[in-house]
Amino acid sequence: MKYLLKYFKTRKGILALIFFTCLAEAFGTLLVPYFVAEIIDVGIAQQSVSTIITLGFQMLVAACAAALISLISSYFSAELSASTGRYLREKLFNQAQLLTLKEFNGFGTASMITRTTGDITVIQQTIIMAAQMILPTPLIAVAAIVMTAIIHPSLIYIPLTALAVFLVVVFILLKKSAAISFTIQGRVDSVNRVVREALTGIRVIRAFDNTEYEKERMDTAFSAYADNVIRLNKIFAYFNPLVWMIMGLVMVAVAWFGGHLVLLGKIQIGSILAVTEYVILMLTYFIMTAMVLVMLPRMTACLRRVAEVLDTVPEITDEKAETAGTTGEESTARSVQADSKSLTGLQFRHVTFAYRGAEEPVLNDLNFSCQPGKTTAIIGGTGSGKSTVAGLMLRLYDIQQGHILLDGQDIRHMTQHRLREHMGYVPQKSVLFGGTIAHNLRMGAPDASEDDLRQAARIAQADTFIESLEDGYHSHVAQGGTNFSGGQKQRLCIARALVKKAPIYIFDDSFSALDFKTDAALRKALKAQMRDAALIIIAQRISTIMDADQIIVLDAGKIAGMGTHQELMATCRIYREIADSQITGKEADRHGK
Ligand SMILES: Nc1ncnc2c1ncn2[C@@H]1O[C@H](COP(=O)(O)OP(=O)(O)OP(=O)(O)O)[C@@H](O)[C@H]1O
Repeated sequence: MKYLLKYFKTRKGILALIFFTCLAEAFGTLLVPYFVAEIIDVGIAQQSVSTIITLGFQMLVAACAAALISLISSYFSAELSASTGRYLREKLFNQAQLLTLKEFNGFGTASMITRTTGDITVIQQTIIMAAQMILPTPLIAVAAIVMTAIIHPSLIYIPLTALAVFLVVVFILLKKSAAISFTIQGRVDSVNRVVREALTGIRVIRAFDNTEYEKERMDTAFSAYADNVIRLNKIFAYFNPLVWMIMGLVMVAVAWFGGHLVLLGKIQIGSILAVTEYVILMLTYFIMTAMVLVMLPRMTACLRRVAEVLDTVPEITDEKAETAGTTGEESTARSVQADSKSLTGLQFRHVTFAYRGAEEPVLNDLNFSCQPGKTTAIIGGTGSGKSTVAGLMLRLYDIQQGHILLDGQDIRHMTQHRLREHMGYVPQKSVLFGGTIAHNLRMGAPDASEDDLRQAARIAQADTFIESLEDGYHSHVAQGGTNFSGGQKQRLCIARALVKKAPIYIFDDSFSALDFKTDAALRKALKAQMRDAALIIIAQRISTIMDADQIIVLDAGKIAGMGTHQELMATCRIYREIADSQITGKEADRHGK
């Protein structure tokens, strides 16, 4: 709720406008029964056509004015609701960018999508309905009771009693429905998660002929959601008949007591009609209010889910980097910085890192540097920690011991933006976005020219296939890049990183889907064109890295060897084993000499 109130504080003007238009609308609406009573009691009673016409005209003006004001009020409410949605969505999106991968995964992608879309839609709908239906209700109620009292004070008990009975009914219904409303949003998450998994994994599901199992999983999620909604609707099935019964009883009461007062000559017959209309109008607004109140527990649940994300303090923040200056850690960092002034590129100094919750560090005391103009390769078995090293270079996680230095400065002491500005990154899993090829390539450099795109594509060996497409660089890319092959996607991701023109490039197993010839041509072009950049190539294939200036062999998170291919073939048993398992002994020997 605090985020909503915080935003509303900045929109006091529109809130005031909504309140005053509601007030005017309520006043205009209540004038109609007043004129009806006047027409009957004065115009018809005195058989004066001109009075009827005058009062009729005034009634028409009041009704039209109320309708117009209602329109204006709806506009303001819609504006407030839409801008609140935009505000919360922007906040959620920005927060998603700040959260560490662990924090993000803690919520889950499906839940983050539901929170950003469905949950905020519920909040928006509730705001718009609350502004239009809850806000005028107290005004209408007070005005209806006052107008009834003006007609005859003894009639006031009718709206008051109706109101009391109605409130008791609503209170009971809300109490019963609140718990169910809270669980419904959780069920929406489950539905989203199951549907998302089933749709994104449709190829695998079909290939494994797992459709029946998936159907059952979906059925379970859908049924759980449907059961809750049905339970909620069952509760509200009692609501309508009860309200109609209260309305019926109100009319009987007005006719009964009003009739007596008419017979006693205390009020006129038109007044009975006016009181009936006041009470019905008041109850109609209360029905609408109740409908919105039903949505309130659901909106509260949605707000709580949004706040859960917004309240999460990201583990890695720039502020933290700045304030770390007061700790002993910083003085060490500063001295490291001073020592390394002459060094450029990226350096790992005694880096030890464990994923949160893991018992053992995944990387242990790593020491190496990646220098500009040189290619550093990292090789090792699966799970040896290669991708983790890439993640640390990008500061996706913070290390527990040691220092990672960029141009001599600890990366925790610079903003994430500045650090990542230095990096061109190709992830292990190719990720493309819906749009065009050009749009994807420009992701890290929005102002890149067509020539820049062509040059990057040439280095990435992607130019031939892009140019063979009918629309070339403006060809459509489906969401996730599903209209391209694995190798094409990898080359587009490589070209995207190259367009950015960064001083450091990290290729995380990015050549694995390329054939040997393309792999070799790409590396040759990279070396020739990116002379000044520090290239970091993570790979499983020895042929991809054997030409590197420096190869780091990782084994269970430790450096098992470091040097050129020739040096490692001579000195590093693990490297030799990898090489032997991949290339024939003869070939390895040839390279080893
Ligand atoms: N987010 C994570 N949370 C916890 N443990 C993780 C996480 N990511 C990786 N690990 C663990 O860290 C170890 C190193 O993983 P990493 O992905 O760095 O290895 P890798 O050498 O790149 O493997 P591969 O060649 O198979 O991609 C593995 O044991 C893995 O289970």
